[in-house]
Amino acid sequence: MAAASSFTSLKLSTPSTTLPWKSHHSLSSTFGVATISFRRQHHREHRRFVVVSMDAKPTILVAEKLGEAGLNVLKEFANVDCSYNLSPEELCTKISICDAIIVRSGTKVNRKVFESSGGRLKVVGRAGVGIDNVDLAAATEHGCLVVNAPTANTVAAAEHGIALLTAMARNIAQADASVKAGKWLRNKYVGVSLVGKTLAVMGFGKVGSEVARRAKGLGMHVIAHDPYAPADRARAIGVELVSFDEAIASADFISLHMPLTPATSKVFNDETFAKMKKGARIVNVARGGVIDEEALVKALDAGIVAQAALDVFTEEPPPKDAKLVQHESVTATPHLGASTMEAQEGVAIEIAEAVVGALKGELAATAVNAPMVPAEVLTELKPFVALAEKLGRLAVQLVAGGSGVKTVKVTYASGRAPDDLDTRLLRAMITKGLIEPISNVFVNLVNADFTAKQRGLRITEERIVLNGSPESPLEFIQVQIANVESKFDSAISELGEIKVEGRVKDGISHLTKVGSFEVDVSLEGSIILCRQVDQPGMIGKVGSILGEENVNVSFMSVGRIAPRKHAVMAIGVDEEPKQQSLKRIGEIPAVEEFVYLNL
Ligand SMILES: NC(=O)C1=CN([C@@H]2O[C@H](COP(=O)(O)OP(=O)(O)OC[C@H]3O[C@@H](n4cnc5c(N)ncnc54)[C@H](O)[C@@H]3O)[C@@H](O)[C@H]2O)C=CC1
Ligand SMILES: O=C(O)C(=O)COP(=O)(O)O
Repeated sequence: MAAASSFTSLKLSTPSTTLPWKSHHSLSSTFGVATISFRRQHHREHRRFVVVSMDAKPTILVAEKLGEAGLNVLKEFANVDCSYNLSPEELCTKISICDAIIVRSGTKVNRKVFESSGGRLKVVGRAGVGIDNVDLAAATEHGCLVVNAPTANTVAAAEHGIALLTAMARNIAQADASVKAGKWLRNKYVGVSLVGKTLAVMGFGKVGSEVARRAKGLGMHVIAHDPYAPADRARAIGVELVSFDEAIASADFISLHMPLTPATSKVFNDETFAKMKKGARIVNVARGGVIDEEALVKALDAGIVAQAALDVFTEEPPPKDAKLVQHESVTATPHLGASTMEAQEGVAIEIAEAVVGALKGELAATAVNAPMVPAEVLTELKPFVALAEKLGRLAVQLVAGGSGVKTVKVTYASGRAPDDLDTRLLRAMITKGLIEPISNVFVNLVNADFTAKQRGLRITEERIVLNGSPESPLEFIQVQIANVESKFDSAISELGEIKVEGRVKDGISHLTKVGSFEVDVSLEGSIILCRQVDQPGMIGKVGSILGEENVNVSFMSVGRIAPRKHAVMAIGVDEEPKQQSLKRIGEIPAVEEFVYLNL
């Protein structure tokens, strides 16, 4: 008889009272949920757990000025700490007591901030579009969701772009300064006309397309460059999409509206300025970093670029004596693109709702570093999300040793068309189930793929397409771990892999297959799997050992190959049996092996 040793030595994470956000509540830790309800089969009751912190309310740090309407939304749900102008050191100190932070473009949320948070920070809200001031890789590694407010300041930024374009063309800022200095220089400030001129919009997204629309109203010929924008969207407003080189070579005015990314960093440099039409004029309301500022000064001095109107700079605020800012041909504003009353009110509400939603566990529509799953899909998948995590937990606990898991195959059986099933959530939860029991790493939807990759865990996904179009999105999920030994030999399938399969019945996760044995046990509490010689009285024997210790059996199921041959008994228990009782189960003569698995 090969009695498998109990798996409890793996220090499974049990429901914790001190770090509840890292506990066993699958959906909560996936999305950073504040509360979660679940149903127990026996009581059919809804229980709610507060899982954000021991304090009933989470704490949100607002690190830059936010509109009043947004603050009110936050205050209804959380303790709100408005601390503006924190030094990087002060921010790192404060962050350890915050569940979320809201910033604009002036705060660097870098790796140090995430490290200093000690795991408490769950959401970064960017009250605006550009997230280049947030270290997304570090956020993801720390399982921290980043959300932004991408729509409320679009028009404001576009209007500022047009304001700079027209002000630059007519030397408004320079002329204004000279009049205030007592001068009257009508010849010096002769401008250029916009009508009939070509404007190249670089980055045809939300702001870029609004700028294009407005520029057409000014009688300009508008072209655009954007490698990812659909041509028909551009055509619909009478704009032709062209290559980068064509755009800069033919434009009289160039307006920048792309994000700052490694690909766009200093994309306007000596080489590209040299390709521009002589005397081109540049507007930048995007990010300072897309321009090599030294190269722009040179291009202005050489007359390659006649004028520039800049709202954004590589370093903000730029040094007082920055040549670029001081240049006669430059009009500068202090990053005012989003700064209208209307935009700030809208942005504040948009980001406050996104952050509160994320803390409540709703999937944020504006998540930057997590897949966006529509609410209706999420509702449908919810029971399978719970099943996925449990199958992951069970599968890894069946591995002898635990940490040698490298290759996992997940099979989804569904009557739906393959592209009708979004498996990202399920994969994330299986990953969570596989990793959390054997490590102290916290896995959620944000960091699941990253964490798996970092641990050398390869998860492949496969679909079994069943006939028909059932109401349920999934029939069953199988998790198979290859190239490992098992603590429970019967969990090894014909293909030599540890295999567990589960289904959702009445909204509850069920284990329906272990190795080649069909079982049926609801996945609540914990389970004992026993392989025995199929004979009468076995259920009674095991049941009475557990009964003596007052361990409540919630479910029992026997799967056998053939009558009186081998059978696998799956026993659901509400309490963890003592080692002594497990030993006694193992000593029942007909029991060939057994394993205790914690869910
Ligand atoms: N100055 C300010 O206060 C404000 C600045 N912004 C900035 O404006 C920029 C645009 O914002 P949205 O239009 O809301 O963003 P968006 O995401 O809607 O548009 C950006 C567009 O740039 C395109 N793009 C990406 N890489 C590109 C490349 N290499 N070349 C050309 N196009 C590329 C994308 O395909 C996308 O269509 C962002 O940098 C944002 O941070 C936005 C609001 C206010
Ligand atoms: O939304 C953006 O990308 C902006 O640049 C606006 O930045 P701000 O929130 O005004 O600091």
